[in-house]
Amino acid sequence: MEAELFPRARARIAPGAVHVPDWLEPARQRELLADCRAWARPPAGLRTVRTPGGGTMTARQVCLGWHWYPYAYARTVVDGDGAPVKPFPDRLGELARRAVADALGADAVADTPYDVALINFYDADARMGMHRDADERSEAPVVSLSLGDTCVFRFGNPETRTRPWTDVDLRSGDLFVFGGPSRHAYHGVPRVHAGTAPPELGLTGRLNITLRVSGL
Ligand SMILES: O=C(O)CCC(=O)C(=O)O
Ligand SMILES: [Fe+2]
Repeated sequence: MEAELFPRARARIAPGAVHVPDWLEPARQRELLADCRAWARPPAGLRTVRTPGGGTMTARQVCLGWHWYPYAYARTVVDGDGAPVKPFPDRLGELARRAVADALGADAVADTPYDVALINFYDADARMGMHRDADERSEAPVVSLSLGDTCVFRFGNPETRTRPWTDVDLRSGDLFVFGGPSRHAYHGVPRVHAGTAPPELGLTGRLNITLRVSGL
């Protein structure tokens, strides 16, 4: 990787929302990518998500633990092949707790275990509109890990889909955690920078792994 003139510093983007650059070392990124590739295989594999209005999401998705579809959770892929959702691995729960402790402090770690992973795959043209993660019944912080191409992550406010917001570049290995007063903030991905993934990772496109506590 190119040496940075100025190393990127961790930043508090909003109250309870923290960006930690380079949180996953390259070897961990490669392991997680290999895991994502296995999880993406059918049954209950990578799918195109249809929205109630008749549209489709451009980021393709696979879920672990609970299957998310617009706008609820189920134990089977009710809007796809109908298969049971793959289990949520303990190691992802451990990773989520470590991420929250690092980003927000040990006190912010939820008592209830993390039990949902949504893995989003973005090609160069994929985007995600401004939305809130609102289908969980837990206030536990959301943990987001990025692999591959850099994206622009737009982090807004809990009240409106519009400004004020902050645009943050999320690169391969970056961690973003949002909890507390930012747990219900609007956020989205307006842009992916194609061809910016670290070459040694071997990924064309971007993967985002979001870890949540369902409270279900
Ligand atoms: O891809 C990202 O960084 C955000 C994903 C997201 O907001 C979601 O899955 O709810
Ligand atoms: Fe989200």
